[in-house]
Amino acid sequence: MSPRAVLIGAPGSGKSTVGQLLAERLGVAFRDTDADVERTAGKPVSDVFIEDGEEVFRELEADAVRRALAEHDGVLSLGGGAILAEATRELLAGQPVVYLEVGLSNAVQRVGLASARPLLVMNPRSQLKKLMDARRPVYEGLATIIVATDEREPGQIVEEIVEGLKP
Ligand SMILES: Nc1ncnc2c1ncn2[C@@H]1O[C@H](COP(=O)(O)OP(=O)(O)O)[C@@H](O)[C@H]1O
Ligand SMILES: O=C(O)C1=C[C@@H](OP(=O)(O)O)[C@@H](O)[C@H](O)C1
Ligand SMILES: [Mg+2]
Repeated sequence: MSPRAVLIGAPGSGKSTVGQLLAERLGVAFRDTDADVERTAGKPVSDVFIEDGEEVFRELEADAVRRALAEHDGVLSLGGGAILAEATRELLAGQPVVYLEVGLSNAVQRVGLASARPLLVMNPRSQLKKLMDARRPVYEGLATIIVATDEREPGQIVEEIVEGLKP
């Protein structure tokens, strides 16, 4: 069993929002690894970062991705930093990986004050820029489909993904 699509991209690229809509459009189940981590940890992602640290979060996340890739046959949205784990990058090879591209200004607008995103609490704009610059080549290298999201509605993005997934 493997997912119909795995969504990757920076925070604010719309993975969770577009993933949910894409699943509805395809008539399949939706799963988000952040929600899986929260269920396992019994607390919000931000509390895992604060109380246990990023390293513990990344371990829980890598585990959540591994399980979801093995069990889930719908749409799977990853957290923006999931691709930092080498094991995850290896597991993504051969999967239909959709990279949602977003520019800095759109991402900053979308994440807002970002209280739910612990990595962006201090100075969200410069943190996001650093993180996006470092990860962009990784996202690009893993993607089988790349979809631009700036100034576009989630519905339009979903239609482009559906087209891109056609064999
Ligand atoms: N294409 C888009 N246009 C405008 N707002 C969007 C778009 N995609 C997502 N959003 C909004 O941006 C915020 C972050 O989206 P989310 O799906 O949580 O991103 P991610 O999971 O990639 O961090 C949400 O408030 C969502 O409604
Ligand atoms: O980019 C990151 O490192 C993170 C992104 C978040 O998910 P979204 O990309 O869905 O916001 C969440 O997993 C956590 O706050 C860390
Ligand atoms: Mg998300």
